Amino acid sequence: MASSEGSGGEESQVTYYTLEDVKKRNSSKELWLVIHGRVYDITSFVEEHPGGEEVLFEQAGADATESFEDVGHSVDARDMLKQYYVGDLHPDDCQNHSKKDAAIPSSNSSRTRRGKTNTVLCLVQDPKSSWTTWLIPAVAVLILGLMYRFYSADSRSS
Ligand code: HEM
Repeated sequence: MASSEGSGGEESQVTYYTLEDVKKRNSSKELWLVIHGRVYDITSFVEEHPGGEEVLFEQAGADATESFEDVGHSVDARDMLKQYYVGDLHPDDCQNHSKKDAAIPSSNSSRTRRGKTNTVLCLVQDPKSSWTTWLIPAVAVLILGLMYRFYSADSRSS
């Protein structure tokens, strides 16, 4: 069963699904898959997929990250994923399960599978770490500004 993130906090509620949950959604009526640790319900998209239905049925109920990346999907295709997003893969099923995720309640199905090998590499970004996306360019601009001032002052004095 799916579990939600624990008590309150400022983070928005995320629904977690185990690989077992996703595996159950694998029929002509319902098709879920995992890409980069995120769970997508692409039932309504199957018929529209430019790459055909067959490839999606092959990945149904499983981690499709590798095949999705192998095709080299466009930015548009990646943007499309958002509309089919239903939740994140439960950290217990992620290879890169970090300590901070320990606060998330364990799901019954994955709790019983200690040492299992069918885990997935999850690249779900921590929203709090998104500051790095603007900090690095900001520092680069600052350094370039200082270099500019230094060199222009240097050339004026000589
Ligand atoms: C569920 C998420 C997926 C979405 C939203 C999606 C979307 C798209 C889109 C929009 C295209 C057109 C080309 C492009 O814009 O890149 C495409 C092509 C294609 N996709 Fe997907 N796709 C998904 C999953 C997959 C998976 C799991 C496979 C597995 C192999 C796959 C295989 C292909 C193939 C073979 C093509 C044709 C590429 C070509 O003809 O150049 N797709 N897909």
